[in-house]
Amino acid sequence: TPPMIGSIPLIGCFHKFATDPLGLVRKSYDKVGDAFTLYLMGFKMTFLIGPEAQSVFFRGSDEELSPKEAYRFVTPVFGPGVVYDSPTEVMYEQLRFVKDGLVLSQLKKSVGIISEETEKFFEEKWGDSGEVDLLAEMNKLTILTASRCLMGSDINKALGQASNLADLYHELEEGLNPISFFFPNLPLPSFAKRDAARAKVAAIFDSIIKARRRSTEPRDDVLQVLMTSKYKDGSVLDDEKIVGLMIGLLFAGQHTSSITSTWAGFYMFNNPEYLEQVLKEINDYHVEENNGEINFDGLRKMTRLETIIREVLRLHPPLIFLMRKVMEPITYKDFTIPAGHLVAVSPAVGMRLDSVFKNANEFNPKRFDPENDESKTPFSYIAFGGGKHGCPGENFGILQIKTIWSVLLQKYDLKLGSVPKPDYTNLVAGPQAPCKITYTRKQKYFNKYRFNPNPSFYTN
Ligand code: HEM
Repeated sequence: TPPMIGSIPLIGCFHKFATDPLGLVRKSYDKVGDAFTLYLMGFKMTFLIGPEAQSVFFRGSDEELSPKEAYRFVTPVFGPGVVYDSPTEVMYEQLRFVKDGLVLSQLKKSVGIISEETEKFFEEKWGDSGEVDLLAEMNKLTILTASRCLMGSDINKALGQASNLADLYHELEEGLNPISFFFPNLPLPSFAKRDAARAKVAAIFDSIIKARRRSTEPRDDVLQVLMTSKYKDGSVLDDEKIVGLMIGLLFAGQHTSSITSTWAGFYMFNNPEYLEQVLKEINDYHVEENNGEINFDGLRKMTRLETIIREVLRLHPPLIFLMRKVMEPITYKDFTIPAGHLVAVSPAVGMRLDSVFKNANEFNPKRFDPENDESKTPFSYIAFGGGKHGCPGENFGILQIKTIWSVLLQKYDLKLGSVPKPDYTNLVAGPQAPCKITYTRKQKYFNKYRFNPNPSFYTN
């Protein structure tokens, strides 16, 4: 078996893991190599770090390495019988429905919706100038854009009478923390809030589905794909499962995207040479070619913004640990990892190895330029996971972040402070709050590419 870290009886290294999980994983890697086991309050969690070890994780079959068994703790949020809480074949089929809903044709339609919602958001909430917490704003905005892409305008009508979806999602998220991974049903206030928030969100989504079943209006969004998808035996998803999948999809996509948007802003504004390139892309592909209108082809051409997003995700992947439960013993090098262990990869540690990415702690979007792409080694770039459970929302997430920044940079001059420190207390890791920024509406709606060579113009 791989070397074991944590010698205190019963507790192992749980206390270190709870306070500085990434520090512990990185130190263990430096000390004992690319495979090791952390002993955590009775759980044995074997980490595989670096592309070669990570490939074992991503290439393993679900029968050997089960995501279902590792991710059961999300069931209080997603609901019973949804994805990881369903039999394997059913899980595959549900994931297929999700992938069908996120195909390219669906994405193309999303761009108009996202830019419209984004414009409206800033118009209504920001005004001419002010100070805001960028992360909080990105959270509110992404839940609007993502929920509209998934459920069409029905969500706006339903939210007219309901409480704030972003707040409810925040309570759901607070109920998914490192403790919930080990003990998801302890009688904690955060878990009670999580359950109450889930019931409210489910009621909103359920009312949308019921109203849609009564209506004859043609629909064309992810919800419609789920409502009309059929299992191989010809049966359809019941409303409870559709609600669960919608909650799960929004959950998977919302915080990951809003956190990444926030990091992208801080890195761009602290590295003005990259900001300049993005402003030029906005000018060339949206302003000059399309009169300011943001469309799918223009976004696709924004390769510098894309490499910035990928680099930000390399430095700060929102999912810092991906896990499976070992069902049948697997081998790696001279080690056997026995059934019963949890096995994990850490995008946050694995993508910061100098042996994989040159000067791995440096922000350098150029490392993804085609001529010197450092992410070619299989399973080296794992911000979106990989293999059969790789993220089906990758393109959607990137498109959403690109659209938001294309609108924001056209409309406002911003000032951001230095890059915040990461906060690893939640399962989805983001920048430490608050992420204050100031903004002033541009005099003219970005009618000409403009860059100020003085770096202090962009930072507080
Ligand atoms: C920046 C944005 C995003 C990041 C960094 C991200 C990251 C990830 C990662 C690392 C995984 C793999 C988990 C594992 O192997 O255990 C994953 C899976 C998944 N993601 Fe994303 N994601 C993002 C956006 C989205 C969006 C927008 C959606 C949907 C609208 C989405 C839906 C999913 C789903 C359904 C899975 C499970 C796939 C499976 O188990 O087969 N994600 N994501």
